[in-house]
Amino acid sequence: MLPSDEPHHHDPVVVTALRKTYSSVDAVRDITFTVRRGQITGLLGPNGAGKTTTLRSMLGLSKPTAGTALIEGRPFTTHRHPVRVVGAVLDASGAAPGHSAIEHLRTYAPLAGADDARIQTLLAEVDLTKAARLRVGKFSLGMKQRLAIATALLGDPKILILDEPGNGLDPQGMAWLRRFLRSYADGGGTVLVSSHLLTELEQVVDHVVLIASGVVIHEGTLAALLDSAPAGSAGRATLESAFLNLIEQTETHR
Ligand SMILES: Nc1ncnc2c1ncn2[C@@H]1O[C@H](COP(=O)(O)OP(=O)(O)OP(=O)(O)O)[C@@H](O)[C@H]1O
Repeated sequence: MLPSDEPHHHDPVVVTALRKTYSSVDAVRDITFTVRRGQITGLLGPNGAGKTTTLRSMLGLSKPTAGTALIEGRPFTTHRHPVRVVGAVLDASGAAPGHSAIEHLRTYAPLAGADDARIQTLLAEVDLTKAARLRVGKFSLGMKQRLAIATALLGDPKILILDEPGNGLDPQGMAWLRRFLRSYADGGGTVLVSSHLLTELEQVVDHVVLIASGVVIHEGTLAALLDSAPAGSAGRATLESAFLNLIEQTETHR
């Protein structure tokens, strides 16, 4: 690990030994990772690995059985204005189908302290200016995803947490999402994005947290991971080949 890659107490998100048990089933067993400021971190792993459970615990939507999740130094729910600290999208289909995009944003704006000018800026940022008065029921999945992101950004948070934002997006939607996340991070924002779509995320993440069966099997920069992994069939390591290789190693050492 490079010195600059070591966790610091002032990192925006620090998750330590998180565990969540439902009756007798461990949804997550032992999750520890750090999200760095100004970077895009991918929380990556197969279906059922524990990504959603981890994010819900971090946001106070689910009470962890053990462990802690600190956002800017304290539990998310203890912040005075949580929506100004973190913008989160766990489910992009939350908007009422009868509302237009602008009506939807106006419903949530007071909570976030956003005015109409902020709504217009956000609509432009997520490419929905032209669709602002269209009913959400007529939106494509990509448009719903972009509206959900705009809603999360109403309070101008510096941390963005997205659960599987690539789900159901076409290549164009995916390219838009990557550009958007990169520009948010370049502006000093911090992104945590979960996904099981390793190939789609490989092009945009700086830092990776790989989870499988409720435990972190690797954390580090994407560059270091690809450097250390054996070359795949494409002649070079990919995030997917590195992940499969790590899973194999974890299983043989179990
Ligand atoms: N409320 C619950 N009650 C019982 N088991 C649960 C509950 N929520 C999640 N689990 C289990 O915990 C494990 C982790 O689920 P989780 O949804 O966090 O995974 P995930 O990585 O987000 O997967 P996916 O990509 O499918 O969304 C799964 O085996 C799941 O069945």
